[in-house]
Amino acid sequence: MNVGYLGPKATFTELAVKKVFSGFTPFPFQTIPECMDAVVEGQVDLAVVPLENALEGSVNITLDYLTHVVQIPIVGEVTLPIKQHLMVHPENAENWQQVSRVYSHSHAIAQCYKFLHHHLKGVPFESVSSTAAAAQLVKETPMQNIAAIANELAAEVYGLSIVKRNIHDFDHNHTRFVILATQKNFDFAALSGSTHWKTTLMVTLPSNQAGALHQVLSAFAWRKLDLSKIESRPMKTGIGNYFFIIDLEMKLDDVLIPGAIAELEALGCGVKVLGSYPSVNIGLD
Ligand SMILES: O=C(O)C(=O)Cc1ccccc1
Repeated sequence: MNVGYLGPKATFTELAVKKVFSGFTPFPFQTIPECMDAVVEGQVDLAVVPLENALEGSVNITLDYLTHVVQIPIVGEVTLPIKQHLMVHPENAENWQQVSRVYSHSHAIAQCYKFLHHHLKGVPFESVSSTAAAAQLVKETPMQNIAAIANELAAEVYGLSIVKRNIHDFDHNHTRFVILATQKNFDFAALSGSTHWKTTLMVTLPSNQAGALHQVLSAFAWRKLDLSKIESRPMKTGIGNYFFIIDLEMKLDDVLIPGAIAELEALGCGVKVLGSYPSVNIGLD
């Protein structure tokens, strides 16, 4: 089986792929939408993309592409600890404090904001498509004293020197990656051995109805359905128009979740199940 992921080699997404898909063929893509398109077009069997970071929140491009553009179910989830390191070309290792620019994925830059502010004050940072793309850029540009924020594997793969380790601002830095597949026979529970399931819903509210969100929440509350996330995202149809992404801490059953969905629909809400999937935590500290 082929697994598409946000590349190039040695991204955090590739680390997630390696943890759960040994024996599969990894297939890097430069952007998250390209990964998802590849599943739709059948170029890969699965895609793994980042969805949410504990420090920085949702990866909006993933959420928006999943909700507005492609119709691919979430079939699994992997959560991984994230350790960010500052790295430069070995030729510039002595002078890293004089770097002229720092490159990384926008989420990685945000996760290290305090470090950048205190240790590289005034140095501009620039976001690129992934942390590994930043490491690759630094490798290919030895004549410029520039740095990347990326993981240990990226330093190894691109031959860079780590000059500061663990520069993420908070210890409990984790990212949720989702697995997307159109194939019905893919069984992540069997592959991962996970018994912990989640269900993700997309809910649109009826327009201009006072108390609608309260009613939505009460449909889950009186059934004692445990919500681990609720987030609003713009509908992209005008200011003030939002939909909600809701994560439930259980597998889609025959009674409780369908009952809640029927109640929401009776209130005039639109509800779409984005997936009901096993969830795996790798090496959480
Ligand atoms: O850029 C990467 O390496 C990714 O896989 C995306 C990402 C960026 C920052 C934290 C976690 C995942």
